[in-house]
Amino acid sequence: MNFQFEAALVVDPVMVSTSGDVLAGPSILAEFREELLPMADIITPNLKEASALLGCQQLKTVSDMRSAAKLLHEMGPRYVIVKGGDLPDSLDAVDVFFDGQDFYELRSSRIKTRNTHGTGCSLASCIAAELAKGSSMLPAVKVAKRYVETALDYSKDIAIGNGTQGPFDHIFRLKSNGQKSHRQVGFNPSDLFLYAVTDSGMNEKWGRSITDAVKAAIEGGATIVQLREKDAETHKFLEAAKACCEICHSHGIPLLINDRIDIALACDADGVHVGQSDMPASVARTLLGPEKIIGVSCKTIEQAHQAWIDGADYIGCGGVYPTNTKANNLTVGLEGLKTVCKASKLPVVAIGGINASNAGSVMETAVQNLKGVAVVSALFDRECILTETRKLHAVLKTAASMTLQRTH
Ligand SMILES: Cc1ncc(COP(=O)(O)OP(=O)(O)O)c(N)n1
Ligand SMILES: Cc1nc(C(=O)O)sc1CCOP(=O)(O)O
Ligand SMILES: [Mg+2]
Repeated sequence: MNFQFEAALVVDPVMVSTSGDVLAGPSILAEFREELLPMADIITPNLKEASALLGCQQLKTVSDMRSAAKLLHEMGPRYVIVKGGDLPDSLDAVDVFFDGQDFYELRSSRIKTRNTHGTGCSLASCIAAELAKGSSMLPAVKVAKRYVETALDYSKDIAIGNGTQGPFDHIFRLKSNGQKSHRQVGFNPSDLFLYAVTDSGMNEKWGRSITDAVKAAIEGGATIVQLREKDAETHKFLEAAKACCEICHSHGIPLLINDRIDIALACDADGVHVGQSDMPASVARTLLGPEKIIGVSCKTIEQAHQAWIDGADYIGCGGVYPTNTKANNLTVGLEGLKTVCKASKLPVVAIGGINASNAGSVMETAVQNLKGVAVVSALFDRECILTETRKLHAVLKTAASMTLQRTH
């Protein structure tokens, strides 16, 4: 896990607004090129700004945007996103992200609205906020893009002022339906720190309800909960899921449903976790929409890459150690975990045979993208869930601070 705090510089080279207003003259170009771009972690020009920085013709196609991203990258920033919101003749809003090696076309639906004032600044600010929360660059950009798209959609019909272009509503979440927001926009990778995954068989064995088990795990420090109720009847599962949603949301903890998209939709859970033989993540994303969290089980680099393409938010990687909870589960070991983490563009939670005795070793790998551990039996196949969750939480905290000391 990367606990090290690194400052990041997001440079939005504000020069020409979407509406065509010139906001800075050519005198600033030299400063951008010589001072700011070389020290930037990411730059976020729109089409007109990219061509101004490069001193080239208007960018008209996605292919032009890719060439521009590459040339801008050569000017020094670690990452470039060229925003294609103004691209003529495109149905989607396509942005091109370049990390120095690979190009990614990030698409979102084009929202028809006059209220686009401030979208560029908001995107850059949201990227900076996500980086400050510990996200790596590509997930930060994806969250920011989703935030802007959702906010634009929410505020497409509001009328503020008399100009041809209005502002969009940044704090739409706080207002929607007049209800209290129970979850942050997007997904916070640090929620994966202590991931409690329930098991109906274990709860039955110990004679407790799912809701009591979930309450105890949250009280002990679980940061996200997944209901993995393999044997439950649908109506009972839904009843329990609704009750657990209320419990989790009253504590600000996200609740995900294992395998069952239908249950997640019916109880308005925060998302789902799917494996390689479950509903494909791309289909789950279409069914659940851009807001819900989607996790995918991955044991290989290829699966992790596909999960990213499919629009997942995180991956679960295991079995780190042998487990009795999931039959015939392939153990990938710490080395397999490290390989997948290093290649992943998404945050990773480790799973499989993890408990208070070995969680420290997992976390102390300090491998990039590893954000936490997911556990079933170490919490739910024990007499006291509260005690075991507290114990595991303490182990994870100690590992986190040891890693922090080592990296300073
Ligand atoms: C966090 C997390 N990681 C992996 C899994 C396993 O999912 P899957 O491979 O679909 O197996 P089942 O859990 O459905 O048996 C998970 N549930 N959670
Ligand atoms: C549900 C699950 N998925 C795994 C994977 O490797 O993808 S291992 C696993 C079971 C984890 O249970 P425990 O913490 O009791 O070992
Ligand atoms: Mg599954």
